[in-house]
Amino acid sequence: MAAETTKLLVVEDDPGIRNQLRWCFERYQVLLAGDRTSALEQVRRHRPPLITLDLGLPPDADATSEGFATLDEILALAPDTKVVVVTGNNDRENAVRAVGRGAYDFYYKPIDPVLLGTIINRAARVHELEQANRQLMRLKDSPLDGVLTASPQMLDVCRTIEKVAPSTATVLLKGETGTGKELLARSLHRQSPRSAEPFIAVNCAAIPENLLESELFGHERGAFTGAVRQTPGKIEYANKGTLFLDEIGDLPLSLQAKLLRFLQERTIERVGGRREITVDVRVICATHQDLEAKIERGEFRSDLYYRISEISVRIPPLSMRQGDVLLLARFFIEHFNDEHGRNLKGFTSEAIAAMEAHPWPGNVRELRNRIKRAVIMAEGRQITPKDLELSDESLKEPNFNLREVRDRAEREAALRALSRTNGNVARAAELLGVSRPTMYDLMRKYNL
Ligand SMILES: Nc1ncnc2c1ncn2[C@@H]1O[C@H](COP(=O)(O)OP(=O)(O)OP(=O)(O)O)[C@@H](O)[C@H]1O
Repeated sequence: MAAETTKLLVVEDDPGIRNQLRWCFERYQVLLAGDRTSALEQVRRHRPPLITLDLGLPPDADATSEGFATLDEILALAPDTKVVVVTGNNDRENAVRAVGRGAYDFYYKPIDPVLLGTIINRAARVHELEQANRQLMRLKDSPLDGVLTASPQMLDVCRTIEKVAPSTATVLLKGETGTGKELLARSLHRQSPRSAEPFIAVNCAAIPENLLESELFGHERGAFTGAVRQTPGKIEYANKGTLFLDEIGDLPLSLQAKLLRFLQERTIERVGGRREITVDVRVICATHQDLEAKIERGEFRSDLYYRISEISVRIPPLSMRQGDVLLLARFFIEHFNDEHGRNLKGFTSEAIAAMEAHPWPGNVRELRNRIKRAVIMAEGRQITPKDLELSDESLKEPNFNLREVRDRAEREAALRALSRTNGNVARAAELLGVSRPTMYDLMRKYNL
């Protein structure tokens, strides 16, 4: 059902009726307007999904032309809005005309708050369902199963993954933590001709250096103290399938040479072994680090970099994916409702504003975790900013500090330029009209 804070705009020139209506819709956040100009201003500013519109508006309060003009302009501006027109006693002709022009429903004066309330509640429900449906339709465009997105940049990423899946090319997925690199690697594997074979993931940052070699390449019996049995490594386990090397930037230099040899020759030697073992493995790597900067610092081999990045895909951060925060948030609510036997009905509008304002440094993983917590902890029917442990934006004073406002705008523009140019610093600098060193300064300043 509709939220306590769903916005309802009442367009009515009679102050008495306006006040009466304000108090009968307690469950909505009621906005008021007395004429066409102020009504359109409210629509532009607040995008209310629900509107009651008196057709008799000034300067033509006894006729309906101003009311109809207002209806037309509202629907041109926000076609999804559910407008309930309020007409004079039994003015059936104008009521039908209004519905014909796109109003959701009509209601005759004098006003009965219970009856009008029922119509508004029904309109709210229809609006909510239409929104959900629209999102589902957009989701159908996502070419990869399990990857939810409606943002054009991410849909591009999905299409690239889909295109490279049938080949044997080594793919490097670049993106901040929690952006879905492993999820995409698994989808790539599922779409590839190797889908019936194993997908083996190794996190190069999570395994101590001295164990990583034997983890990847395996070892012979007696190769080192404690090597009581011959043990194949993860590369051998991935034979005929896909090996996913997460956090490849953390691979120690000594192992980089050995991995390069494997990628060039497609053979491995176990630790302590002499025999060359041929393996047929498709490799996908992922990193959140700037490997080119690591190469410059001598921490990553450039020859290995070129080997692993036959195809390089940059995954945009969540904050740059238009519309995805709410889309994923709604999906996670349903998911965790099922998992925890709860029945939360969406978010309050404050929660939506808070999610939209949050920068999501932990990307989709952070969003998922916050919603999981909220679903478990929420006491009301809807999730609030407090449940998400986010600050309530509506309580905040608007930020007038010019430096902060400028910084935020600068960060957003730089991010957008990088995302638009797929991470190409020179082209991003060109787009922004700054030099390359300035672009690097910006990236350092905002940790991009
Ligand atoms: N587009 C998406 N749709 C649905 N779930 C997603 C999406 N992207 C990420 N997730 C979920 O978010 C979580 C984090 O994703 P994943 O582990 O793939 O990120 P990652 O980039 O590999 O992170 P890290 O760099 O920290 O290893 C997972 O639970 C994953 O299922």
